[in-house]
Amino acid sequence: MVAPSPTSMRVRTRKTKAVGIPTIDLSMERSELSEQVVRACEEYGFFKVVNHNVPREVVSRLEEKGTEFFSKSTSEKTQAGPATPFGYGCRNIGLNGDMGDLEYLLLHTNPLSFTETSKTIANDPTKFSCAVSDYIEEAKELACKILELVAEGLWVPDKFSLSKFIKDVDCDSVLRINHYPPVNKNQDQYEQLDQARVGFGEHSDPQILTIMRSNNVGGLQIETPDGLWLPVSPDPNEFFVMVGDALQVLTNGRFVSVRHRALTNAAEARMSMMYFAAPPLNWWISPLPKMATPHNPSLYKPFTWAQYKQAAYSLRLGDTRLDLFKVQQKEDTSIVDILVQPK
Ligand SMILES: C=C1C[C@]23C[C@@]1(O)CC[C@H]2[C@@]12CC[C@H](O)[C@@](C)(C(=O)O1)[C@H]2[C@@H]3C(=O)O
Ligand SMILES: O=C(O)CCC(=O)C(=O)O
Ligand SMILES: [Fe+2]
Repeated sequence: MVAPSPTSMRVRTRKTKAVGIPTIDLSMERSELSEQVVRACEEYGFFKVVNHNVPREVVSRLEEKGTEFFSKSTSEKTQAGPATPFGYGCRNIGLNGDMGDLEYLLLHTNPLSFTETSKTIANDPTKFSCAVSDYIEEAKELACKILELVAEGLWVPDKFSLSKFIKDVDCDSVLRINHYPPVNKNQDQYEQLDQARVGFGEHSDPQILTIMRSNNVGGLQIETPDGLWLPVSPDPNEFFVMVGDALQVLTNGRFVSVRHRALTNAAEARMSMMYFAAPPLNWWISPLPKMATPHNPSLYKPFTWAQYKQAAYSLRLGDTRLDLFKVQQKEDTSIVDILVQPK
């Protein structure tokens, strides 16, 4: 059971907007499809995909394993923790004091790593790691397909210029299973005041792309370009795609990583699974050659994924980490710069 969080972790829920999330049918004709994917990445940095061809059985097997784990006793679950960052975590998110009303499992997608972690998680570690492995393979394939469509839609000469970042055997992708216990409305005075508990505070994902799926319980919200929070209706049969910070850089700011959060205002438990697609630690991230030109110079200083991760892990969840890597623009010149200019 997850104890309720302090009052500072609650947010008003009224300022939301009822517009549609882009839904993209992956079975449609390829050139129209790649255009739609690019448009959704530009407009929201977020979309839903249907006709994705991920076998239902692969998803339900991991969901089963997640349910099995989270229904264990606290003392059993804590044997798989604390999450530093991998393993079982409860309420603590990251290492800098962020908290949420959730518990989770965080796994590296390297088979040696998740096979080892599985030993502390499951009674049958082989079955657990097999479910994890099959899910990772499908999520990775879906992420590659989307990145190849993005490259085509952007008219980048090499169709694989983005997907190659997440295909390498040494890639640093991670898998997360979040579990948000239900809130008893009658006992929660804040619910009646039109406020909700924050399950997972607002942030953008640092990686290239996130492939997300949840059970039929809502809670996820995305921030629209005009700054409103848009609730996302859950759809257990489909996947949601989020642009991460690294893809914002690779497209030189043409795509913007989507800020999102999860609220626990439901009567039922929400369980979500996220595959965060990332490159190997020593790979450099900077705009694709086509995205940065003399007329449209790079907005970001080049960095390795390891450098970006280090920055992310040294900051709070809601911080805009990309600011640290922005190239100073002329109009950004501070008053200090002006005063110290030689005459
Ligand atoms: C507070 C933090 C948790 C996080 C690492 C960080 O310092 C900032 C980024 C957070 C985030 C958000 C997306 C993913 O859930 C995550 C695994 C990631 O890569 O970056 C988490 C990190 C985490 O929970 O360890
Ligand atoms: O659980 C969710 O719905 C969202 C969680 C999330 O954004 C994350 O784990 O990065
Ligand atoms: Fe996220």
